[in-house]
Amino acid sequence: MSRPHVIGLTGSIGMGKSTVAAMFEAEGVPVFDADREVHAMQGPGGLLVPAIEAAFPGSTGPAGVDRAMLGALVFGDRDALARLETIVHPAVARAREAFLAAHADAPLVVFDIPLLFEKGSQALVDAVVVVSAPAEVQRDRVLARDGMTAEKFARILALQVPDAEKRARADHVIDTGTTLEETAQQVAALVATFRAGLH
Ligand SMILES: CC(C)(COP(=O)(O)OP(=O)(O)OC[C@H]1O[C@@H](n2cnc3c(N)ncnc32)[C@H](O)[C@@H]1O)[C@@H](O)C(=O)NCCC(=O)NCCS
Ligand SMILES: Nc1ncnc2c1ncn2[C@@H]1O[C@H](COP(=O)(O)OP(=O)(O)OP(=O)(O)O)[C@@H](O)[C@H]1O
Repeated sequence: MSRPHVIGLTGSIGMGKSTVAAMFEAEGVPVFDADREVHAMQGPGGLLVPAIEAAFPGSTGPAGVDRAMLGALVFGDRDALARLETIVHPAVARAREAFLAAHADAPLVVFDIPLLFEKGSQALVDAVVVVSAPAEVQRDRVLARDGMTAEKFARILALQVPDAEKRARADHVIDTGTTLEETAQQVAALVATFRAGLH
């Protein structure tokens, strides 16, 4: 039985993963978005809300998980983050399996996995694409977000494999430090390469 060629898309905070994932989708490539799954499972009535409430009392309400509150609890505390990951990651893995089964006939799919290198998930994919931009661009983007502070940014960066290492370990790097049009052209060229089987 054939199975799709799986591209793993990853990159550090604010490097443009979601934006580039949307560009793959615009090229007609189905994308599994791990973050979107987590949002849905943590949202109102979400599958993971009871387990998260049990582990982190007071962190959920009628709107599901209060992500700002939970982030404040876990981003500075590795043990707490590990407890949260134990709840979240198996559910994400099941959703990813279901996605793959639903797209078994597609020639090419993308797994958007923010923590691909951090969690050693390379074996899930056939090729790794890293989105990357200069550190100042990354910082400016992240600090412009609502609710973000320099301290929170520093804590999250400390939890992630450095960008230079991600670039070195990538099969392909997409530069997002340039215009959206140029990045979209890079994505289109890469998709053409994968479709031609030249990767
Ligand atoms: C703690 C939560 C609720 C905070 O949500 P919030 O909306 O404030 O932040 P967001 O999810 O946008 O993450 C901000 C940045 O932190 C990174 N990040 C998130 N979780 C982790 C983690 N476990 N380890 C390292 N970096 C992480 C993200 O990739 C992103 O770059 C949320 O990040 C979460 O549930 N994380 C645990 C699940 C997880 O590992 N998700 C990421 C991969 S699917
Ligand atoms: N050339 C480019 N490529 C990608 N994003 C760009 C580019 N130029 C500007 N941006 C902007 O940078 C931001 C990147 O944010 P995005 O949510 O895609 O990052 P992310 O890597 O998914 O973040 P996180 O890991 O924090 O979830 C967006 O606001 C996007 O419009």
